Amino acid sequence: MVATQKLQNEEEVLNPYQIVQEQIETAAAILGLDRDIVEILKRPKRVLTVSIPVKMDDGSTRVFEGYRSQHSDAIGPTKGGIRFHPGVTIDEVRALSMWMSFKCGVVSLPYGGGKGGIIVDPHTLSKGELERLSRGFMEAIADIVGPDKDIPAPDVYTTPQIMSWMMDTYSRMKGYNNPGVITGKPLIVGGSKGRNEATARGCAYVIAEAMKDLGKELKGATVAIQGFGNAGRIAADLLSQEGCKIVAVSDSKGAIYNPAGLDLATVEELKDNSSILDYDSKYHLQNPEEILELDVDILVPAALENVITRKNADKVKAAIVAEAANGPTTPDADKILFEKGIIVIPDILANAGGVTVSYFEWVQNLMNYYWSEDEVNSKLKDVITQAYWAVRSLANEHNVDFRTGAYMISMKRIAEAIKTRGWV
Ligand SMILES: NC(=O)C1=CN([C@@H]2O[C@H](COP(=O)(O)OP(=O)(O)OC[C@H]3O[C@@H](n4cnc5c(N)ncnc54)[C@H](O)[C@@H]3O)[C@@H](O)[C@H]2O)C=CC1
Ligand SMILES: O=C(O)CCC(=O)C(=O)O
Repeated sequence: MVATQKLQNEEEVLNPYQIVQEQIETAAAILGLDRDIVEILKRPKRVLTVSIPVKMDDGSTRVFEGYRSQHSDAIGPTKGGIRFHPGVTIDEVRALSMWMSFKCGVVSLPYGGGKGGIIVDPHTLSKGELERLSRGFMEAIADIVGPDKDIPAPDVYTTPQIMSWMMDTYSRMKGYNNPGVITGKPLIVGGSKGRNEATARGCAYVIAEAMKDLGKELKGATVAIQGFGNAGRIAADLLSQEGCKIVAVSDSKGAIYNPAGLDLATVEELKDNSSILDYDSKYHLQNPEEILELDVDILVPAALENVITRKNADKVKAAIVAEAANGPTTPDADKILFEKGIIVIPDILANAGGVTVSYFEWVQNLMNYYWSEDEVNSKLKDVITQAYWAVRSLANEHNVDFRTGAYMISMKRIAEAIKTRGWV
């Protein structure tokens, strides 16, 4: 418990931008990477701040602040989602764009990382206000995005419909149809089969590999999932199809837990029509954060950053933590979990299924030729499974956690591109 004791004496770093810089330094030290390259990697190449005036339904105008961060274009155009959330900050968007670069590196996509965000709670907007905000944001960032420059996608509280409005705005500005500017679109306007499920599917694939790795059966394994949106809810479905027992789920309103297994169909119906908290009240968790500390085989944080910290990491009991969310575990918590022998499948691997199928969507848009769902899923499975074993081997070889192993793979690749381009 040496690391744990040392940690008590220092302030825990919770700023995601500082966290990703720390993660870069950790991997760089093991790789012995040139300082010049590390300094390039530690900051985004460009961050655009925009103000978006939106005519509200009551006739007033509200101005929203948004960001688009582009980390590295050494390997190819930048790629990554757009988040609509009241807690968005410029540092969060910077960090998310950097995690995207390393994510694309782990699964060998020809992209660097980008990310966008608007400070807004979209649930407080009417459909018309949401459409005007989405179109206004695309108009504001149109100069720096494009199929060969930077390709956005969905993230927290953004949807295929929002991607469609943004694609339409960009296409109108250019004067011709431009589906390759954004991914995660509805199928009818150039979306890919399998994209909606891809983040969760990729996560389920790496969980299956990790369980094999531990010599454990997926069938009957117990699972707790924090966040019941695109990533978490579909992960619950897919894992339950594999025979796992989903014992706990939560969303922004609260958490439910039944050690004997939740009735998933009922939970889904309640999520669609009212609230998961309309589930039998004897299964409500008084403190929703306790979902992270339940005695389960697999824990899937699928909501927001910094939920597993120095404060609760020691209480995590799962054998596997599969990070469907970006940035759920702090570096201090990583150290504690590693000491406890818990496998943390890092975000840049565990949720890379989303961007992988976004890449497939972009390729299909550029070819104007579309694949079957089986083709998409089987290509995804190959990519993710290979990435899992590459990360696992490197991590074990260096006796480091999987996150560091994953960063090492990516950073080596980006560093090589930076050198080959002659930037250092
Ligand atoms: N959608 C995608 O393709 C990808 C998403 N991710 C990551 O997955 C995470 C979730 O994103 P999505 O599922 O797309 O968003 P979403 O908007 O579809 O769902 C978010 C879910 O999180 C819940 N939530 C919000 N605050 C919470 C809290 N404090 N405690 C528990 N639950 C809470 C919401 O109620 C909702 O159920 C994010 O970290 C995102 O960056 C990562 C890769 C791809
Ligand atoms: O699909 C994409 O391009 C990126 C999705 C995303 O934002 C993420 O992986 O965090």
